[in-house]
Amino acid sequence: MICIDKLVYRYRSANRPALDGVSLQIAPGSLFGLLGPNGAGKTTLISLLSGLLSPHHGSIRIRDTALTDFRRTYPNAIALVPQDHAFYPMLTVAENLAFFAGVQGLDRRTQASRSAAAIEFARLEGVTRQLAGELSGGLRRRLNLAIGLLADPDILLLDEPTVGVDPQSRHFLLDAIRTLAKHGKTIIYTSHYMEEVEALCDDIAIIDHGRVLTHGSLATLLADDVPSLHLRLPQPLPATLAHTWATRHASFTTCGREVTLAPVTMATLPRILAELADAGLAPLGLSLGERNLEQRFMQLTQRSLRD
Ligand SMILES: Nc1ncnc2c1ncn2[C@@H]1O[C@H](COP(=O)(O)OP(=O)(O)OP(=O)(O)O)[C@@H](O)[C@H]1O
Repeated sequence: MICIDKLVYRYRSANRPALDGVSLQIAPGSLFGLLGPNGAGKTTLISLLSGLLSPHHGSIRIRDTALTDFRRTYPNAIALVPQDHAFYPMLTVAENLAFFAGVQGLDRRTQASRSAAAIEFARLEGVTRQLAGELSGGLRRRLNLAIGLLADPDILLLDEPTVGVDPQSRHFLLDAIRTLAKHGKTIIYTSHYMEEVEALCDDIAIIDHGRVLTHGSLATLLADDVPSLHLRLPQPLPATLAHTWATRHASFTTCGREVTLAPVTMATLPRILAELADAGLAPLGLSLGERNLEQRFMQLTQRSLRD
């Protein structure tokens, strides 16, 4: 178990903490999604978990051992695949892997077998002699992941691993991450793409402004306690209708062309649709009693993840 307790971190030049009392428990072998908009604190939390930064308050314990002691005892147990490309662009793919395998302190035979396994896992066979700096965005991400796997870590920290990749590479990376989780690795996956987190992760924390807004299984986060209606409109809701709905419904949020209203039932839906029609609006999309992570985020923050 990874136990994160009341973690606080403030960058020297910042006027507010990047993390402000974050507590989380991450079960071994889970595919844990850390979802939040830009600046929420995801990279800071990942950096603290990898030991790159040290908390100002609070603690991280892994298997009931303080993080610093855990890392000293098992130096290769945690690997970070950072958001930035962490390789030498002027070296080939094979040279990068050989170099990073070399700095793990492994014997030569293990270095060679780990490099070969990482190449095979990330499907880099066809580009081993290519300069890393000349790879496409998707292949660079795959090389980043391959380097992270060289130490055969138990815990893999993936910081926005699909940013800037084509859909095919994204698909490949998501499948590869699922495979790693099936093999028992604990994966902490940060993203601001709620579709990815929803498709991949079985345990999710939503963070914003350095705080955990909610944490639970995907099913728990998506369960609607009160039946709500989600509308996607061709244009923002007129102010008069927004006022009517805000007054009449216990919960009303609007963000751009998306509107969430609760409670709404099959019995009260026709009235709402009639009011929209009177305002000259026909919804482009509508769902009743079902929500996604974006809507959950909107409900918690009154903002869109994409803002
Ligand atoms: N080196 C730094 N110095 C000062 N402030 C920083 C530094 N790095 C990050 N911050 C600030 O800390 C907060 C959290 O940043 P962090 O990078 O952890 O967020 P994030 O959720 O990973 O965002 P993104 O998705 O954009 O990477 C932000 O307000 C950011 O501006």
